[in-house]
Amino acid sequence: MGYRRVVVKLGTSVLTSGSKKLDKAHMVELARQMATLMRAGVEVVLCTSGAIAAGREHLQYPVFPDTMANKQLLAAVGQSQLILAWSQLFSIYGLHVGQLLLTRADLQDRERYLNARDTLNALLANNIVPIINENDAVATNEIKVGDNDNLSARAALLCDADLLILLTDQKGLFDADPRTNPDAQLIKQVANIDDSLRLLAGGSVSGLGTGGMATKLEAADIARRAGIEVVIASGHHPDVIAKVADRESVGTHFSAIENPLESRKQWILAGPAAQGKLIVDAGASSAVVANGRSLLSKGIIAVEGKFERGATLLIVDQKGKVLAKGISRYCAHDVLKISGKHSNDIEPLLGYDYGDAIIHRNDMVVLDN
Ligand SMILES: Nc1ncnc2c1ncn2[C@@H]1O[C@H](COP(=O)(O)OP(=O)(O)O)[C@@H](O)[C@H]1O
Ligand SMILES: N[C@@H](CCC(=O)OP(=O)(O)O)C(=O)O
Repeated sequence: MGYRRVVVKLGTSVLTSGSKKLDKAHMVELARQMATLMRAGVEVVLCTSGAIAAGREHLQYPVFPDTMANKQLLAAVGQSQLILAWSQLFSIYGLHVGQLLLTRADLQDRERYLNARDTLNALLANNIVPIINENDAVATNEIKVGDNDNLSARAALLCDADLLILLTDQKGLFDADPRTNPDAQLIKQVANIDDSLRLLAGGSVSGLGTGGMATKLEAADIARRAGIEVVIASGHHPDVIAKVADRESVGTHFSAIENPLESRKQWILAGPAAQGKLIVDAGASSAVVANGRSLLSKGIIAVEGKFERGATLLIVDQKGKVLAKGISRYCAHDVLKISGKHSNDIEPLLGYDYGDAIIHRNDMVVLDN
């Protein structure tokens, strides 16, 4: 069956073709490929990097300190150049574009998340190409998603896509970084993302991109848990977008999991940043992971971070392995107080008792590998 809605993520490495400038000749080719797909009835959302590179180019490579304010300046200048370029390139194919600049705050607040989703759907319903980037000009590290691989996965969840294409400067995921290992082999099919695969994926060393393969794997993990297939491929492979959308074997394909998470759990996984950790013992670990149970106070060994009731937390085993992500029914102070007692012995704290579960299984996403 053909794909219905596709998110295409273009890394800086693709947009600059490895140079210090936007490669407009290649960008027009990518716009042509996306327009062709749209004419075939597939809805396309573009997640574009390249604002900072475009800012540097437009200001003729200014030499100034590598501060947050200067990066934001480059992004502010570059984003307007970037969207201008995309707007002109898509207009060649008779298409309008609409810009959405997002930060993590837009994704972690459920109401803002739903608003962004409505805007995306309205653009798609009117055959306008939504173009997404992080709002780098205002986002500080604390409120950033941080890289466009993760941003594109969240965009794919937001618009209920069925395919996410991550285009980069390599043919896909290799069993070692091909820049430093000439014998590295392309991995064509991935059925499961586990720690051994994560070890193969290195960071970005070109100085152009952010995150390298490590963030692409994080993105693939989020998307496939939501039932979205993912392909990492080269943005310079001829007709790559059409080929991937036609299910030709190009790059690395990640199959979606069979029983995807329901939408609220997708949001727990992809929306809020974790504000703390609950370290749990072996009993709680197997109750949560193997039996899909709620996390009870008696299995908690330690609490990290200051958080309020409703905060998103990571459940971690004693070796530091992340087992699950979920929403706490208690603030940090109360978790500490409760977990110091036997679970049958919970007294209402601060006048409230939200039950025995610190994180209820309905508010939890188990990360099983
Ligand atoms: N196992 C791997 N397979 C392929 N590429 C890898 C791997 N590990 C690290 N990389 C690096 O990831 C880089 C691509 O990511 P990045 O530089 O962030 O580009 P983009 O701008 O497309 O996001 C490649 O240039 C490559 O050097
Ligand atoms: N938002 C930034 C890009 C961040 C990013 O993840 O870059 P890349 O790894 O090239 O996809 C920009 O527009 O410059």
